[in-house]
Amino acid sequence: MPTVLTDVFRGHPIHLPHTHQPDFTSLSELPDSYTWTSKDDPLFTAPPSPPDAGESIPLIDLNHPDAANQIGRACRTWGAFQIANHGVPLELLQGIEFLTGSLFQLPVQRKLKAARSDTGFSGYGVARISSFFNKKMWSEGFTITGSPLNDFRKLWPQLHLNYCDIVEQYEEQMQKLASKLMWLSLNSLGVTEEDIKWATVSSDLNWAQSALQLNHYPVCPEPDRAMGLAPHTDSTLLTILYQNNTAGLQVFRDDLGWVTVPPVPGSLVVNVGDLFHILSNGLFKSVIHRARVNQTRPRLSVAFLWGPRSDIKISPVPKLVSPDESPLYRSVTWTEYLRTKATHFNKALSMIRNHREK
Ligand SMILES: C=C1C[C@]23C[C@H]1CC[C@H]2[C@@]12CCC[C@@](C)(C(=O)O1)[C@H]2[C@@H]3C(=O)O
Ligand SMILES: O=C(O)CCC(=O)C(=O)O
Ligand SMILES: [Fe+2]
Repeated sequence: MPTVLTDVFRGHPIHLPHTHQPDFTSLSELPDSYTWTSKDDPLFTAPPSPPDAGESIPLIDLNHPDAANQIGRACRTWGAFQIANHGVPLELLQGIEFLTGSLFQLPVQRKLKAARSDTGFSGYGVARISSFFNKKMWSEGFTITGSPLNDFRKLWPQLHLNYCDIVEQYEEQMQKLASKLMWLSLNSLGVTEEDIKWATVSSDLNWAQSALQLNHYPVCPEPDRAMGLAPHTDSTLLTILYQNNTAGLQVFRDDLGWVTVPPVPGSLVVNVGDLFHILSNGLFKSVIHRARVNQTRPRLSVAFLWGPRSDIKISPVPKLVSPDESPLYRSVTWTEYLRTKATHFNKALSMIRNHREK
């Protein structure tokens, strides 16, 4: 039996106290434990890209005949892009935003009934990467994998079935979209179905699995000194992110610094994750991103984290490795990678890198 995401962290307990969250709504000043400086995160004070530079990740129309090349270029230069005309019904985006809003509006005691356990994957809590930072993040999250029925019943004794239905429909749409995006970007590199046996388009997506991460960034009295979600790359093939109409997501580019990804109503943000970076032998960048917070408007986001089933080994596509070199990375399953990341965080990629003998 392949491992499922639910079991990934069974042998890797992390204790993240959820019970000492501040009452976000009543604070007028930022407590020291939430005040970030460059000592807490070396990129904290990296220069923001000048707003007038006007450069951000591209917005790509999926109906455009050249969409595949545009996506390929965005994966190489940014590791992220936004998409319009993606085919996901607007009502479904509104539905998942409504669900996320109502979840985080519940009283804290109710949310804690579905708290993520130390060895668990799903449930309510602070971001997993919190353990790698000294300061706390100004956010709360809820992770879903598999059926949310048990958790949702605790949160909403009456309405849980409606909400389960929304999650199911949302995941179904995201699955289809993610696989389409993966193939568009691979095709732009000349990689076709014959090159990746486990991931054929015609297979029923049985080779993939996913999680949903709901995020809430409450209004913050001193947003410039706080951090919503610290810089990280996603441990996925691709992540599809829905953000409400409050800005906060930023992506990092060595040459530009932090670049804000403006919310475009109805569009979705796509991030290249570490596994896609590995699969593309380093050609696609897994993008470093973070979320900042806001003084007047609460922010919500929903990340669809997408990867291969746990028995599938990901390694660089041979076609993308030049004949006189070894592949940049050795092969890993998603489970192995998530566990490496849970222990080594941003060193995880370098730990599976092949060292060139020469
Ligand atoms: C499938 C995944 C991917 C995880 C771990 C696990 C479940 C939750 C995901 C996130 C979501 C929030 C940011 C992140 C960095 C975090 O702390 O939890 C993500 C992490 C990763 O992409 O590494
Ligand atoms: O809230 C955001 O915009 C980013 C969320 C994110 O990066 C994640 O959930 O992995
Ligand atoms: Fe992320």
